[in-house]
Amino acid sequence: MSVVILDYGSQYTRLIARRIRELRAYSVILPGTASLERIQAERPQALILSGGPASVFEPNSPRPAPGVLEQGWPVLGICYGMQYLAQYFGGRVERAGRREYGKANLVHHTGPLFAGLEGELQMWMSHSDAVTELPPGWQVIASTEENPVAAIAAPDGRTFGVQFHPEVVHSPKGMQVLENFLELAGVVRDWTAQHTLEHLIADIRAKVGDEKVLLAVSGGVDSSTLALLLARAIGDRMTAVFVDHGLLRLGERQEVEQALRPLGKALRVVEASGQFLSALRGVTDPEQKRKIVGREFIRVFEREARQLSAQGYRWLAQGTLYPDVIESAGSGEGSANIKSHHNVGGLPEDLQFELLEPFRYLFKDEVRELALLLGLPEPIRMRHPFPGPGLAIRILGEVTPQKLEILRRADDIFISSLRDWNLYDQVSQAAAILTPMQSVGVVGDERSYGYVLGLRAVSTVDFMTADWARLPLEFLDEVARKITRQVPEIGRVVYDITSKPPATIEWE
Ligand SMILES: Nc1ncnc2c1ncn2[C@@H]1O[C@H](COP(=O)(O)OP(=O)(O)OP(=O)(O)O)[C@@H](O)[C@H]1O
Ligand SMILES: O=c1[nH]c(=O)c2[nH+]cn([C@@H]3O[C@H](COP(=O)(O)O)[C@@H](O)[C@H]3O)c2[nH]1
Ligand SMILES: NC(=O)CC[C@H](N)C(=O)O
Ligand SMILES: [Mg+2]
Repeated sequence: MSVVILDYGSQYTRLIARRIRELRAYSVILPGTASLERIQAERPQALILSGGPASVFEPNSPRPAPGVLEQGWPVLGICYGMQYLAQYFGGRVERAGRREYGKANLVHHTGPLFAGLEGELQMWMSHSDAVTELPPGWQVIASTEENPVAAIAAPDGRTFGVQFHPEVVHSPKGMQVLENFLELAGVVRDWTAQHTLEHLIADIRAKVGDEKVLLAVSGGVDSSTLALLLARAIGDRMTAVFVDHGLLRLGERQEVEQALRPLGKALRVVEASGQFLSALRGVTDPEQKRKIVGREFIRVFEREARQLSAQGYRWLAQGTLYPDVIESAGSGEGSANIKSHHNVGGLPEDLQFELLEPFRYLFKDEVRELALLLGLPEPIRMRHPFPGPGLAIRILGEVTPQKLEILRRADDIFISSLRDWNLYDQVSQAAAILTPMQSVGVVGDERSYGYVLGLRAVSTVDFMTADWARLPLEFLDEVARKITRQVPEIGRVVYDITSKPPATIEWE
């Protein structure tokens, strides 16, 4: 039983899914053109048609497969989705002069979709097409000043369209609209993290059967949670591989080995720093670095798989999350290529494994909730994320053993100071970045010429957007002093005060 979200390419599709989960219903995102059989397999209780960049009146615009809108399922169309419903059932959509971007107020709204909501409602808009004629029997149930057709309802009382985006935070009462829709659709709302867990376990068992799984584990929260999940689902048919690629932080290998000790014989630690460093030699382009790391990871896993078992392993499990997917192009789901996460866009084309990625549609805070249920120790559960390519994407430009050494010492000072000041848990992620830039200074009356080091700390919930952390000035002062004193190669320390967007969390 599920809410099926048909995706027409909106940037917000993932947010719709997330909101539905927050409303304790189970949801699945499928491509907007998914076949009727594919949708039926999810046993939908309701459909949501997402927004999208196309216009419904263009000849090749994406649309639901034949029969999908004839099954009697309750439907909510959002933006493009609403426009499609209007056109499909006999109304008219045009590129009208009524485009709206950003905040808009519903000056009028009525009916059960808006139950519990009174007065003007702020909703987020992003469209240039508009419904100019309603299908026979349909009604307008909301308007803005600009646009008389901001929401519509079909005569069946279970099919609705909204021109605004109820799923974004800038629509403060949007959740209520979604909740009203789920109620009207009669969607069962008993979905909890425990259900997600059971669902994931059943899914893993069904997919994997009695085959074996190689798990890429990094000691981060995602892959460690996945290790516990796989242990529950398939027991000793899982082998976890932790790669020391020479791009880890100071003491990290020992820390991770210690944390993953409960996996016992199921854990393999592979030393591969020579392999990664020589593959990265002379490379300065961030995308190229990411792809090299992605490829070398896979080469290590292939080698391990061959050594561990004559028949090899069919499945490679990774702790991939939705933000990794959405930012990597070529995944079929990413809107634009922001950066190729090593585990998604950085995978080599000749990949022999089938991927098992149970968290592919989840956000980090949701994985942390699962981690709690699975009993993952608190320090790992609340650990800051550390990217798979590690220090390779925190050394801007070429990665050399000498630069790795410098960055490791500086990063260790920053992170351990955060812990000493009890600030570690107050920021979501922190990193030191070694720039290729050198600057002039004066030490003990002598001229110095050292690297510029960037410090970055952010607060975020889902890592899709982030704000720079307002760390105390006294703290930053202490860290800068310590770093320049203890790491003489660094001549200058700067603090990054850019949010995401327009920047990203990592610098490469
Ligand atoms: N050193 C490593 N050895 C083996 N696999 C790794 C390593 N680093 C990353 N991976 C794989 O790549 C995936 C994505 O890395 P990512 O850093 O996003 O997740 P994570 O390390 O599990 O969690 P976190 O984001 O909290 O660091 C991991 O879940 C893991 O499957
Ligand atoms: O495993 C990973 N492989 C990668 O290639 C990668 N790139 C970014 N990140 C992490 O993703 C989150 C968002 O980062 P950005 O704002 O830099 O895109 C942050 O938590 C980043 O640390 C990665 N993790
Ligand atoms: N965000 C959307 O779904 C936009 C729908 C359509 N492309 C429009 O411009 O109106
Ligand atoms: Mg990690």
